[in-house]
Amino acid sequence: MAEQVKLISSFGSTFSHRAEVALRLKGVSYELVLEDLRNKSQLLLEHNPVHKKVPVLLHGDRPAICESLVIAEYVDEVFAGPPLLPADPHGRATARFWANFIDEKCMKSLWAALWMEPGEAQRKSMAEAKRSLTLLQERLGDRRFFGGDSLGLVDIAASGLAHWLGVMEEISGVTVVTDEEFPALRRWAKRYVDVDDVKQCLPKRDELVTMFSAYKEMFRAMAMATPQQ
Ligand SMILES: N[C@@H](CCC(=O)N[C@@H](CS)C(=O)NCC(=O)O)C(=O)O
Repeated sequence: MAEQVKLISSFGSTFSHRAEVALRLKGVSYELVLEDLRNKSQLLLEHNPVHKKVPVLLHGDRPAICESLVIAEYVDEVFAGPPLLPADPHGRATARFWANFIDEKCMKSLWAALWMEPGEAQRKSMAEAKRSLTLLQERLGDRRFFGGDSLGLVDIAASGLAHWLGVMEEISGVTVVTDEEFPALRRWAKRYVDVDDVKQCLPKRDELVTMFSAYKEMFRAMAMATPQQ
């Protein structure tokens, strides 16, 4: 009998979406446990005592796996189904590099560009975000997905750009990614959200708008308190 797979997640979390879409792409059955992050459960605290964050993957009675991209790689290695990473070590290393680039460069500068008070620091973050997204767009080239003809680790890492970014742009009133400046990334985003496995675990846009609108001031305070690189 297959071992039980549980994903501790929270509604609207882009990191949780990464883990969930990895499970779906591999065809793994799982139980979704939704956390209220304002009132974290014992289950979450017990299984991710280091960061106390979602997503957390529980597979059978093994110790928990934490961190969205670590979960995606684990799921890829452990379960049958279409590969999320290339087979060769060079391809795997390259995919990990770009997935890390998305978190460390694209997401951090985007967040600052969206949420900092207007001014010199916000302008710098906007320029940095656009530089990073240009590199990412060049990496995509004319392929359908970062993974080639099907979704891979880098597509999963970039999922926040496909569905969440537009919501954040709407709420913050700041637009970063336009059809004119990032045509290939925008086409990729439309393809990403149109994949069946993705659609089945994508939070509804209007529900995200409602939820994140309530956090606007908190996002601004967080962005202003984060030192920019
Ligand atoms: N680097 C982590 C980030 C996870 C993360 O930030 N999760 C958020 C939800 S989107 C969370 O659990 N926040 C709770 C907290 O910060 O206390 C990953 O990739 O999984």
